[in-house]
Amino acid sequence: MAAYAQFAKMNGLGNEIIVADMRGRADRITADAAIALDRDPATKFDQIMAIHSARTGGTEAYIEIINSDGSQAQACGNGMRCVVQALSSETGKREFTFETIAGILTAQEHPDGQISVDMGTPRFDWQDIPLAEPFHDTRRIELQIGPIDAPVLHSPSVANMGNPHAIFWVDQDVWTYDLERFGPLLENHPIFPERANISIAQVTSRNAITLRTWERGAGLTKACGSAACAAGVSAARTGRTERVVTVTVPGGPLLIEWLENDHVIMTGPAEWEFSGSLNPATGAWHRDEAKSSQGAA
Ligand SMILES: N[C@H](CCC[C@H](N)C(=O)O)C(=O)O
Repeated sequence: MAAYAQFAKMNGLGNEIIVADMRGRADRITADAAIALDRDPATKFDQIMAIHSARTGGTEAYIEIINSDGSQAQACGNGMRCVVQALSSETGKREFTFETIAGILTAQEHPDGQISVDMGTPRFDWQDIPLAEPFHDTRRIELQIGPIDAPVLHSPSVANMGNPHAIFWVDQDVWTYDLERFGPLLENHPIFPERANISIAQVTSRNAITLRTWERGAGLTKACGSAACAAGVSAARTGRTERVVTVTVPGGPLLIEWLENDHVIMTGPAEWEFSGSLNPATGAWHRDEAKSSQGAA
């Protein structure tokens, strides 16, 4: 039987994250374990960030990102902030370089506890999203949902932040849209061969966006960092905003900065909830009582 691994249940603006310490071991967290952990209300999560031993010199760790349906994700901005907070409280370090399936990324914790993650550079070519058919202008692609002559959502911008995103621009309050109903249809639309994270965005000023996201492989979440980045760059490239924006997701605000060197920096908080141990093969788990009560005190 696999030995138990330490984990921390955390969140990044309400994005439910499990940070699991898989360093020094060869096994992985299975899809079955992920599904079992998600089914338990105490450990229900949006992503697991599995910290594995570094595979590449100059990196702190290899991070595997697992959605709550057991699928893998290439990027998770909120989860990366949780990883930074967990490792900085363990080691006292403030600057980190990580490797993920999508490549190398850096992150840092600031003195006020806020954490910035360099989410890399966005990609906009239709092949890179990826889309199933050519669109030369991905600022606005042909895709709509609702009645054919009066679509509820239409003409999204698409972007890849490591993972695929579609951003539907709306004029009304984002809460008036039934994202729970449209999200799964759009996530699995044939135009997205690798599925997509689906967001609705209202631009409220040259520096502010309100955003709700239906996440690929996870469903409705309180926050999606990579979607906030995708919305920020898409708003700037369509002339809706400047390159520095506050993106307010249901869990709160994230600062998104699209630098001149094309990198997207996302800054926000991370929060520890409780710690425990989990079985990476089955998802069986128990709380670490000593640490939980210390944390609560
Ligand atoms: N919550 C994450 C995104 C998870 C991405 C995942 N749903 C996918 O692309 O499959 C974030 O903060 O960036």
